[in-house]
Amino acid sequence: MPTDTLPQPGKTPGKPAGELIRLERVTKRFGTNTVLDHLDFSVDAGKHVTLIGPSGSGKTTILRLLMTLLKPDEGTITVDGQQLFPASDKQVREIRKKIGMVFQQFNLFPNMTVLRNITEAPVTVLGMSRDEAGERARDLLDLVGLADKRDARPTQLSGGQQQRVAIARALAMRPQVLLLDEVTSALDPELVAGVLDVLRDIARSTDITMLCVTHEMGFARDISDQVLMFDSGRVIEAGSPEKIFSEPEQARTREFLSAVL
Ligand SMILES: Nc1ncnc2c1ncn2[C@@H]1O[C@H](COP(=O)(O)OP(=O)(O)OP(=O)(O)O)[C@@H](O)[C@H]1O
Repeated sequence: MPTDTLPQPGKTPGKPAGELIRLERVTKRFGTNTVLDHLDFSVDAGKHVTLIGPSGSGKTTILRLLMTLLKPDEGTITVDGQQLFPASDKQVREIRKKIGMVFQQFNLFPNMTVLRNITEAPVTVLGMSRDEAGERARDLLDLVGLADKRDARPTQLSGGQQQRVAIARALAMRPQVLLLDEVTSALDPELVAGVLDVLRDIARSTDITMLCVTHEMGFARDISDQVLMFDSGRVIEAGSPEKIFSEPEQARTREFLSAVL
């Protein structure tokens, strides 16, 4: 497979890891509900960071802020050195090109083939030629194990296959960061492993930065450089997966893990 059409070059030993995402004192309220409370954290380029924590603790809200689907009430968010709020529409469009997101629901275009689902945004948003976008899409379909499905329609695929197409579609834009929001939560249990294997492979074989919300603790342990434990809108504990899963310091983290592991 020609490496220049892959989403990111293979791991580059010694590549400097600058900061890609920074949240400073970010507060988000919905009415009287303070969901994020002066939240600080950062993600370095090329790192895989996983957010864990109880339901309703604000994990998805962080991803939606980064996608500019929501605005913070206070604080600053920067992506690759550019502030997200305030930013002009043009700046927001530029920042959003750097971010790929995969949601719980696959949201594929039902009337397009798998290949077209993947090539559409590179052609219409990045202005790439159909040939180049098609070549890249075929490489990505190889990567997610669906080379034989390129002419299928989404409805002919299982949920797990549709989610793998959604992952390929996000990577087709060559984002610097991939946001993953509970991407296996809507899948039948027997389809979860295939999707997680694809993501493990992407984490291992590319330089892409990942910020991941998941309830799959085994997966979090496998791919993460850092795990952030959230509670009530704050990071209450952060560390390597070994530390968080084996020697958590906070009683709240221990309580959460004993409920989910
Ligand atoms: N658009 C919205 N309007 C009002 N409240 C919202 C909105 N979006 C989220 N919330 C509330 O914000 C809180 C945090 O939600 P969020 O989805 O970020 O949590 P989470 O940690 O991702 O939870 P889960 O693990 O269940 O997905 C919840 O109390 C939720 O009800």
